[in-house]
Amino acid sequence: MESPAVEIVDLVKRYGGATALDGLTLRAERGAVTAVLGPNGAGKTTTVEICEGFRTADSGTVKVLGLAPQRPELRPRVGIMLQAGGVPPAMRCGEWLRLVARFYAHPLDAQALLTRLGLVDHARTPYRRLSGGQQQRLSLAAAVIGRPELVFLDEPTAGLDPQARHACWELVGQLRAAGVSVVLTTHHMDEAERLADHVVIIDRGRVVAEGTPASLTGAERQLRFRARPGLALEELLNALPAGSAAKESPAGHYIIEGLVGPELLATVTAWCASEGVTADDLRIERRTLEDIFLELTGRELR
Ligand SMILES: Nc1ncnc2c1ncn2[C@@H]1O[C@H](COP(=O)(O)OP(=O)(O)OP(=O)(O)O)[C@@H](O)[C@H]1O
Repeated sequence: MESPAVEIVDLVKRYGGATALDGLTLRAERGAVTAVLGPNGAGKTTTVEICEGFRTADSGTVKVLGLAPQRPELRPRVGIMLQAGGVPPAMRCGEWLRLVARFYAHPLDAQALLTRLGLVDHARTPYRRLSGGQQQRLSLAAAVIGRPELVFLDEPTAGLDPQARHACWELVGQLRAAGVSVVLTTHHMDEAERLADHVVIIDRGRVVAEGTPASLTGAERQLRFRARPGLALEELLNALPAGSAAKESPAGHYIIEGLVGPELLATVTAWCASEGVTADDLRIERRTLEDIFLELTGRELR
């Protein structure tokens, strides 16, 4: 049987006295996009860098395409998007990509990739003169030019403008359609919802939830609206069917959970009328991945 793209079991990593990974177990299937989410400091980069062979774990096992991460046979089979750096500052963008392509037996066409990532007009620009977002797109191009079987993308769209973000999403979609396995980290829940087949939420070095975006958000719906902050929700709660919940988060944004149907809607709008407010942007929707993420990982800053 074919091994998973990535298989991590009981991974522990300590930096001095601090535990960054605390028994993390994770599996990324072949041909799928796996998104690893987590608050700052949760251990995402540490996990990805151990898989890439850049860091070593204290205990636990990691297999990448069935092999230990340091195995040299993995180099041509795995694409890694490095954070800015690693490119000689004076090297021109196109020149660099063509140089990287030479390390692979059947690379993609560098010019076509530059065009796809909106870098073709910068092909002759020295690396140091590229903007941060352009440098990042070049890293993405370098990660995929060798037609890898598996690509690691650590926050691929951080700091990209909306156009570049969409170009990146399209590229990930094309990789997936071509059967490439993708493991990415992100802070953008919409990105994970849109791209990922499998989402893994980690917190304090452990997996706290995983599944498809739909299985994580569930079928439950909620009613949301905006109104003046500080409305007295107790009265509304008394009028709602048992098992309903109502909260204001953040100020002026109201969320009602429970059996969302005509009766609940009528109760909420009647209560708004009694409070003398209009419910702005009233809508019924499923809980988002962001709701689940905040529920699981809390609201305090790390
Ligand atoms: N080289 C290092 N030396 C010491 N501590 C480190 C080192 N690298 C990471 N850490 C610590 O390990 C923990 C996990 O860090 P990591 O970079 O893996 O988190 P992350 O989930 O990628 O965070 P972010 O979302 O902020 O990028 C953090 O507490 C961090 O401070």
